[in-house]
Amino acid sequence: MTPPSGKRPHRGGRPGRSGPARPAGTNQPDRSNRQAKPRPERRPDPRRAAHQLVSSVIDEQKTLADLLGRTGPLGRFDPADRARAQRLATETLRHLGRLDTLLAEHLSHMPPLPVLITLRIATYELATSEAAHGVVNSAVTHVAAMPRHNRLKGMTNAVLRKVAATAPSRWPDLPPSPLPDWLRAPLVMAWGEAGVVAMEAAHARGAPLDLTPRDPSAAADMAQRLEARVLPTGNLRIDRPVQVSRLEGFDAGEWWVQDAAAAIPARLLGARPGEKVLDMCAAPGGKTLQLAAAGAEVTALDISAARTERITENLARTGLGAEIVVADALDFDRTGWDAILLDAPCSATGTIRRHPDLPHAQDGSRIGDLIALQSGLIDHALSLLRPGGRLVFCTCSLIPDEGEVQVAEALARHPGLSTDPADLDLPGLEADWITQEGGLRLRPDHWAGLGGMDGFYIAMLRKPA
Ligand SMILES: C[S@@+](CC[C@H](N)C(=O)[O-])C[C@H]1O[C@@H](n2cnc3c(N)ncnc32)[C@H](O)[C@@H]1O
Repeated sequence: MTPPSGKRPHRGGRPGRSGPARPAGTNQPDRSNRQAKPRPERRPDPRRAAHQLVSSVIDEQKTLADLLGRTGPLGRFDPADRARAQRLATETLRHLGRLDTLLAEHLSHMPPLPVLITLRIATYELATSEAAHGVVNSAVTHVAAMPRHNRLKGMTNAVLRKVAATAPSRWPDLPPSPLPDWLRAPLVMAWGEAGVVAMEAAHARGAPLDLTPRDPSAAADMAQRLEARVLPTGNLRIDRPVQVSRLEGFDAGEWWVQDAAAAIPARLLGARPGEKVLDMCAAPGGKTLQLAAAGAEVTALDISAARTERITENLARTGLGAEIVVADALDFDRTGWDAILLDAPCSATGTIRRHPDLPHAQDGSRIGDLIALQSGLIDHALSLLRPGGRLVFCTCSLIPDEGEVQVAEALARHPGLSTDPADLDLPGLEADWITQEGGLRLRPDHWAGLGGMDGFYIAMLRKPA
């Protein structure tokens, strides 16, 4: 059988809300402890929390970022359990296809989604060498506590014992999980089957930690202190797991976390000291920090008040300055900017290495609206630029309609608007990343030997003087 990747094959029983265990086979409320003393609160269980997270992504199309706030299911967890639950959910979603391959060999029927998710999480743990006994027992106990599905606890036990015997040896050779069809089909059209397979392999490998130094000339010294590598673009890369806030230089604001690809748009813009620069969709502010560090007079604008708080925090930590405006960019009417950076809202499909939940929390239905918003933002940004000004448009998307096509159409709509290949002659940028209309296509499978990069599309547009 082919297990679902899978939307709502089950009936009833909200995933992850199985509640306290009742004796199997009864729907009567348990009145036996009516007079009993209040039970001590049970320690939150990271596996149950991971189940709740995965269910909410697959079944309710919520992103892990939405779910990981203080009021989310990990709110009561200590940092270690929180990290474990988050890792289990993230890695289960990253490897869904591989896990389903292992499970399919032992399942004759499609289990209901809550049980399938328990099986997937346990299979991930078994495949990556957790103690089999504890994993299987915990999964069986979890299924036994699902009022509608507890009859499947025997099946859960049998399947996972078989999985435990083979999964660790098979795991390294299983092909990467395929992207869901809604995304895979357009990407195969754009980049070919081999290109998409290479991207899927990059998604399976995950992402290292990249930092942007506040002072680019200090990169080599900082790399030595942080045991990091300096990348061809000047970012630092750390391959081991670390706690970011404990790294040297965090409190002093010597650097900020930013994928190497995400750091390229502000470099391309090349803000000069004293220039008036608008960062048009700015939060949480990685690019605002780069522009401010270059000495520009920066206005950071974003529609989200909550997200702009992150810009304020980041500016305070790094000791950099920018004006912050909370507004819809389409209503913002201050003109005369020397340069504008437009990091437009998009499908974020270039960041799947870091956010493997994204393809499962979407179905592509919002992309049409995003494309319309992006082209409206490009036109509005051009109307705010001074004659001769520069606009960098970028999206962290792998879909050409959110990148190459946007810029080709903007060039057609605005006579005199141009791209210049000389603008792309920067350290670390490779000639075959340059696109026909004069932008840059970055993909997760680029720099494969260095640990990859996020997918991005970036173009610098010059307004006629
Ligand atoms: C890709 S994120 C920006 C990331 C940011 N540039 C950085 O480097 O940290 C896109 C941002 O656009 C904002 N946004 C969406 N629609 C907007 C609009 N109409 N006007 C202004 N900001 C908008 C979102 O709140 C989100 O913070």
